[in-house]
Amino acid sequence: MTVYNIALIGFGGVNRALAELIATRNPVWERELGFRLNIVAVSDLYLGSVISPNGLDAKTLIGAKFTKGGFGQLSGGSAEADNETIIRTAPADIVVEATFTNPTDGEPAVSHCRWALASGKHVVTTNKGPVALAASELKALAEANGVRFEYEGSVMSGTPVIRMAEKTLAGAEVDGFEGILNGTSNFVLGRMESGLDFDTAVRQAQELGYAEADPTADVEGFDVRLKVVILANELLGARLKPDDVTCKGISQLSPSDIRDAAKANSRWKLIGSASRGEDGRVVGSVMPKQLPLEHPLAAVNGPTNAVSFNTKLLGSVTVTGPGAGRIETAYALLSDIVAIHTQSTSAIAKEAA
Ligand SMILES: NC(=O)C1=CN([C@@H]2O[C@H](COP(=O)(O)OP(=O)(O)OC[C@H]3O[C@@H](n4cnc5c(N)ncnc54)[C@H](O)[C@@H]3O)[C@@H](O)[C@H]2O)C=CC1
Ligand SMILES: N[C@@H](CC=O)C(=O)O
Repeated sequence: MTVYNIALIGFGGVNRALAELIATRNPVWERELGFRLNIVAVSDLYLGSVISPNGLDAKTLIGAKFTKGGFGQLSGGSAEADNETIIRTAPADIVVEATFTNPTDGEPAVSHCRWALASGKHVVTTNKGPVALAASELKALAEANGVRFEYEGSVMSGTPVIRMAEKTLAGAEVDGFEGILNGTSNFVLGRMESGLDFDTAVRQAQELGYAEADPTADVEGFDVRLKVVILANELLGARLKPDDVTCKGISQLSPSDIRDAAKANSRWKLIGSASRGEDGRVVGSVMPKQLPLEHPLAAVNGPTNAVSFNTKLLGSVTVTGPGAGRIETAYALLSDIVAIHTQSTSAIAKEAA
């Protein structure tokens, strides 16, 4: 049975949820997946950092009410988050990057990923910054160091989208997509339809763990823009940067816009899309659209997301599922680790044959 030592960078909603899963699910994973996870280091800007080569007790990590610098009280702990030292020196096989998404330059998460890959550690991340802004560099670095850079949770949290489209739609000739790619804004629009005001709805999305550290990214469309870049580059072979994608969010929609849409048997949805034109160029956009109720995306409610891939051979293929949420996103990290495990066990089997 394989044990993967992991280092958690960022200990907010998502990585804490991963620690919760580790505390309760390791026996199931041992039985069903053939591995268990052992947390050997954690670093968080607010809490500080801790390294324990034999492993930290996940239950203690999630149970304790740490205050600022609180990891300093643990054996092997410090009140400072020295990410570079932790990432480079902790005896981890996998670095789990779940700090905040910086939509401008992806930092400091891009550096976290670079340090990990350069020191021969796999990276799994839910952070959209490094994927949208530095995926090709980080993939090359991973390959050069014989490790993997995996990021399923960067689009639609735990709902399998990137790997699903890459692997199971291979050959179907995807030439575009459109979807609801942000849980917070979809939740907010739904709450406004029920009569709640915008600010209260955003606060609720924050409390439920859907929103970004700065929810402006959710409501102004910047988060969806990163996801459009990720999907377009990954699935359409584009080389888009966020500035190439036109972007308008939902903050300008008033309660009366929402009411008028309902009277017209329609709903506002924030739609991210990209498509390849006749000239081969891929064009992406993010904008609120008023969809008739019979449109497949109009029925997608709350933090649920959905994306329809346009394919030449199958027509439209739609995937729907959670778009945000702590446990849902932690599951995406697990699915990345499963992908790493599957590849490494099949490489070992090939060598042995
Ligand atoms: N919550 C969700 O539903 C989803 C989140 N994501 C992404 O996953 C990542 C984590 O999300 P959450 O856990 O919800 O965010 P969060 O805001 O709850 O947690 C982020 C943690 O990172 C820490 N942090 C910030 N800067 C740091 C630094 N330089 N070094 C060390 N720690 C640092 C913060 O102190 C905080 O504890 C974000 O990039 C987010 O965009 C992706 C999909 C869904
Ligand atoms: N804030 C994001 C989280 C997932 O990427 C969202 O609401 O979709």
